[in-house]
Formats: sequence, structure tokens, C-alpha cells
Amino acid sequence: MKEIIIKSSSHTYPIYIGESIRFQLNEVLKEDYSSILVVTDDHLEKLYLNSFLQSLNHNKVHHATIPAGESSKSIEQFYQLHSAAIEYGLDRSSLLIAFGGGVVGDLAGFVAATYMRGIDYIQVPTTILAHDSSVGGKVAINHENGKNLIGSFYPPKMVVYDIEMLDTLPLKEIRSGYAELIKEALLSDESFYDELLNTNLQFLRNEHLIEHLEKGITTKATIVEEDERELGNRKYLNLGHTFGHALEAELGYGNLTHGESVAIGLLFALTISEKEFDMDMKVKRFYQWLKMNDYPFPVEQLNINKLFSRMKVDKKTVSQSIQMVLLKDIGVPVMVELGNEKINEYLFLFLEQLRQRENWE
Ligand SMILES: NC(=O)c1ccc[n+]([C@@H]2O[C@H](COP(=O)([O-])OP(=O)(O)OC[C@H]3O[C@@H](n4cnc5c(N)ncnc54)[C@H](O)[C@@H]3O)[C@@H](O)[C@H]2O)c1
Ligand SMILES: O=C(O)C(=O)C[C@@H](O)[C@H](O)[C@H](O)COP(=O)(O)O
Ligand SMILES: [Zn+2]
Repeated sequence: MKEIIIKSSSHTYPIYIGESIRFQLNEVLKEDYSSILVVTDDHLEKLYLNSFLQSLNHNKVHHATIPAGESSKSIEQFYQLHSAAIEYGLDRSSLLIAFGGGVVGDLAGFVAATYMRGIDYIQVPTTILAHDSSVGGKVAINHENGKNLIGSFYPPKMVVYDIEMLDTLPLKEIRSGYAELIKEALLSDESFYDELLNTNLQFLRNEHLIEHLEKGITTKATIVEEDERELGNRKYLNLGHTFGHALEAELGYGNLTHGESVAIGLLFALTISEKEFDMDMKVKRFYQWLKMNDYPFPVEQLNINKLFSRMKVDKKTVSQSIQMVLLKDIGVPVMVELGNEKINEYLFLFLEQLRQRENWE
């Protein structure tokens, strides 16, 4: 089992990565918890829950299941999980385990952050995308007007990343997770970016996946260690998200996955970066990689004004002015305030280009 330690400003915690390590969680638990609540979704419940519950050697283990999908990051599911915690008699010495992808992790993490003003929790990520969501302590639910608008910074006690469970992920979720890996590659180094652009997700080999995940997690961990509460450089982890989040919310939560939305957001950010800084970001190659891997581009019905209004609800916005993460070069992110007029212009050109696929095919 591999261990990466995160020394963030709130506390130090380990990320364990390995095959079948979910069954070793007992061995690494140091504290004596009064009870445990495992939160998962109804899809994972069928696949993995029973054997996991049995492996937890504790006499008070409860579980709660949410419907799978982005729409569960809601105030209703948040409230229901609090009700379950009260019903099961969880106290301040109880532990919550988020057993799932980013939806379970963000929602259950936010419940842990708020139940009795905060109890311990552990992330057991089950998707590729959750290499990102389980690390760093951003926990949240959505508002109909925008993604993750209600949340907190609340890091887990540990992350137990059992890569064996990734074997059952459908291609759509592999795609989704790789969008965040591409983001981390763009933030770190060109050779990682090239390596990913040479990967056909349909024929992905396990040893490559593990290598990519470790590189992605290391990039994320390094940034989070410097700036846990996003006062500065952590904003770079939002590359592709100003547009990505707007698109995800505009199309209705769950219609495009988070990663699929971020992929288009990255294409937008790279397109602008090339124009603003006159640098080659390999946008055409990135577009062709997305196409080869069947990423969706549902751009026909999009309305620029609606997208622009949603982009303004982004958490990086200051005094109504949108702040975007761009790249001066691969591995060199910057925060840029382009001004509303220019963003609208870029939006128009980008959507036109996507509709006609000119220059990219
Ligand atoms: N907190 C953060 O820093 C952060 C970072 C990135 C993304 N996110 C959030 O993460 C969420 C997306 O996470 P996600 O992509 O993991 O989505 P998800 O949790 O909805 O999981 C996707 C689907 O895959 C299924 N699934 C999960 N594990 C599986 C497995 N091992 N085998 C088969 N099926 C499995 C789930 O049941 C679900 O249907 C978004 O809400 C996004 O905003 C948060
Ligand atoms: O960890 C971060 O910081 C990120 O921005 C990671 C993103 O991939 C993730 O989607 C995050 O939830 C977005 O944060 P938000 O503050 O824009 O909601
Ligand atoms: Zn993201």
C-alpha cells in the first residue's frame, strides 16, 4: 500500500492507495469511535457495501444510502443524512465514512462538517474522479443556481483509496475522472499532459491508471498543502471549472457529469489561453483526444447569456467580475480578470467553433 501524507494548515492526514485496502481500514483506525455511519449510494450499495460493513470490526456500525447521482448533492439529502445520524444516535465521538464517488464524498463530508458542529470522517473514494474530490477537504452541496454554493473546508481524517473498486467503473465515469487528471497535468507538467493525450481510455491499462492517479493526487496534495482554504494558489485547481460548472448547472445536474463538463471547460480555458498569451497549448490535440474518447459536446442549445450569468455565480468572482484560471504555459497557471465584454466575445467564438468544429477537425 502506498502512502501520501498531506500536511495542510488544519491537520496532517494520510492518503493510502492500494489494491483491496478497504478491508484494512480497521488496522489504520487509531481512535476508538463510539459508533460508525457509512454513507454510500444505491448503486455502490449493491456492488460493495455488505463486504465492507462486515470488514469493519465494530459493534455499532450503521449505514445510510442516497440515490446515485449529482442530484443527491441537495439540501434534502443533506437533511435526511442528518436525520439518520440523529436516529442512529451518533455523538461527537462517532465516525462517518464516505464510501463512494465525489457525490457521496462531498455530501457526506458536509454532513460530517456540520453534524453536532463537526465529527470525524474518512473518505473511501470509489471513482477515478474521486482522486480529486476525496483530497483537500472541500465539501459541499449544490444550489439550483450554482455548484457547491453551500459548503465548507473540512478535511477528512484519512483517505483510503482502494483501486480494486475502479475495475467496475463504466467508460463514462473513466472519462469523467480523466478530465480532472488532464487538469492536474496542465497545472503540473507537459510530459504528464502528453502522456495522457497518448492514452486511449478504452484500452487503459491498470498500471498506467495507477501511475496517472498518483501523479494527479501528488499535484493536488502539493497545492492544498500550500493553500488549504483557497486564498491564493488553490484557485488554480479550478482550471476549467468557471465554464465547466456553469455548463453542468445549466444542463441540469446529472445530465453531463462533472468531469464531462470540466473537459469542455478546459477546452475553453485553453482556447482563451492560446489567444491571450500566444502560446501553443495543444488545443487541437486535446480536442481530438476528447473526440477519440467520445466525450460529449452538447452545445447546440446553449444560450450565451444564461451561461454568462451562471459563470458570474462562480466562487472566484469578485464584485461581479469573473476571474478565470488560464495558462501562460503548460504548468504555469495564472488568475485573469478579462472583463465581461471580452468573456462574452470568447464565449461566442468558442460556442461557434464547437458547433462548426472548424480548425479542430
Ligand atoms: N471536493 C472536491 O474537491 C471535488 C473535486 C472534484 C469533483 N468534486 C465533485 O465530485 C462529484 C462527482 O464525483 P464522481 O464523478 O465520483 O461522481 P459520482 O459520485 O456521482 O459517481 C459516478 C457514478 O459512478 C458510480 N460508481 C461509483 N463508484 C463506482 C465503482 N467503483 N464501480 C461502478 N460504479 C461506481 C456511482 O454510483 C455513480 O452512479 C461532483 O459533484 C463534483 O462537484 C468535488
Ligand atoms: O480542490 C479544489 O480546490 C478544486 O477546485 C477541485 C475541483 O476539481 C472541484 O470540482 C471543486 O469542488 C470545485 O470547487 P469550487 O470551489 O469551485 O466549488
Ligand atoms: Zn472538479
